[in-house]
Amino acid sequence: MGLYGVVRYHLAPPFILLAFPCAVQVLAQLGQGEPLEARALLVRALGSAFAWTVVGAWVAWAWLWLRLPARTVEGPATLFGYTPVYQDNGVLYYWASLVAFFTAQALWPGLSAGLWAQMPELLGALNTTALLLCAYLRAKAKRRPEHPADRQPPRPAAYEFYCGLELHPRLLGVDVKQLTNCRIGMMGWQLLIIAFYVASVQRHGFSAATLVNLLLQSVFIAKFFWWEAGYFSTLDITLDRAGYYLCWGCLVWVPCLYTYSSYFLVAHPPSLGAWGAAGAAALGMAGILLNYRVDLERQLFRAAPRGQCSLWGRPASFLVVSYRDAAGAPRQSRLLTSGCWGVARHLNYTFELVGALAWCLPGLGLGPWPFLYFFFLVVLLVHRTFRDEEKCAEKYGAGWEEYCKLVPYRLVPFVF
Ligand SMILES: NC(=O)C1=CN([C@@H]2O[C@H](COP(=O)(O)OP(=O)(O)OC[C@H]3O[C@@H](n4cnc5c(N)ncnc54)[C@H](OP(=O)(O)O)[C@@H]3O)[C@@H](O)[C@H]2O)C=CC1
Ligand SMILES: CC(C)CCC[C@@H](C)[C@H]1CC[C@H]2C3=CC=C4C[C@@H](O)CC[C@]4(C)[C@H]3CC[C@]12C
Repeated sequence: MGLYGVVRYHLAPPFILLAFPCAVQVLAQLGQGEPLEARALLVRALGSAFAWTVVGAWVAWAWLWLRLPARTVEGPATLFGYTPVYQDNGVLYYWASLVAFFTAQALWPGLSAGLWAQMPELLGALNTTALLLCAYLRAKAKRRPEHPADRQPPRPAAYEFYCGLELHPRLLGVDVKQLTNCRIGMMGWQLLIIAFYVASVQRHGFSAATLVNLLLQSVFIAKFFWWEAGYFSTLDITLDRAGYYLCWGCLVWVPCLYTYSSYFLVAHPPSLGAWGAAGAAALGMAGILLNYRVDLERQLFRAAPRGQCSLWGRPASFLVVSYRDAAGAPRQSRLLTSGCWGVARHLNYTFELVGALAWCLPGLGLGPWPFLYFFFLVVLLVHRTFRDEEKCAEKYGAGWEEYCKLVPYRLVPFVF
């Protein structure tokens, strides 16, 4: 095993497992403009009665919505022959959660300010919940794997804990990834930024920049629920396993880092004026809609019989590529070479970054903190580009190489 292997399997996972939960507590404390004090950090990380009540109610609400009778939708079949089934009530769940939140806010006017003030406690409670869930998922995968054909080669324990072992585990009758990623993480992001907006208006009064910060993210999140079925074909679901990276990430990292620009603006009101806010809104809407457009083109293309669909007013062009499933049987797939997927291989990531930068812009002039999410996303998406391409090269071999020749740029045409 070379140096890369030692870092990847032995050094990076324990570091991330220890450093990220600490980073979350530090960020929450700093975002409130509070000095860092070891004892306070530790005590607040244990949670509070309020924080545990919120987390308990939130998890129960999300779980309940996945247990309600609803239309179902199938995800892509795995190479080991399993087709996951998901509840297709994301849009209804999104609106119902908003109504429930605003009702709770009307009944308890201090709710939003309380959520902001107790964010370190909330993250502490989420952290404990997420770590327990990851430990349970690992133990379950070792003792009672749901799909024995999906066995992973044994790796160091911290690496297994970090990456997860099972692709589609279920818990209490629901799909774990749909619960943690879509229903708790994404909706938690939405509700927290609304709470932070309300807390900010209660403190400083109305600001166009703060409103733009909220609205852009809300459009992005609402779009996610509109497209939830499409999410089931992404890397998170088809490649990444249910472990710390995804489950802890969606239960703790998303509520902390993805909401951070809004969280930060509560203690540090923005100085961006109305015209600046309007510019950020226009840039952000363009980024979000174009990101959606790229994802939609692939979804329409993959759903069309034999890839026969029209893109940009012309019949889509594509490559027919071959691969083998887990049983070694030959299969075929198609890679789009026209529309957005003919411009760059990951144009959806590029537009995602534009949208994210735009909603961080209201924090301009307040230092790097409001841009933390954007910086993280650059690293995540560049790394993800390489991970995805490694997966595709392995899966399609020469077919992928041919596609890369036809579409030579990854994120930005003529640059990268
Ligand atoms: N805010 C955030 O934290 C993040 C947001 N995202 C967003 O999530 C969405 C999904 O992203 P993600 O799952 O990473 O990846 P993509 O949606 O880009 O999907 C990549 C997969 O698409 C297939 N594919 C690749 N090239 C083509 C082609 N030319 N034609 C047809 N299919 C192709 C391959 O899968 P196959 O095996 O099926 O061929 C490949 O593995 C995007 O909008 C992205 O911006 C993603 C990551 C983080
Ligand atoms: C080091 C780790 C703790 C990092 C954890 C990262 C995860 C929380 C995120 C990794 C990929 C992210 C997502 C992928 C695709 C998405 C679709 C988009 O439309 C909405 C956002 C998201 C669901 C996003 C959510 C966070 C990740 C799972």
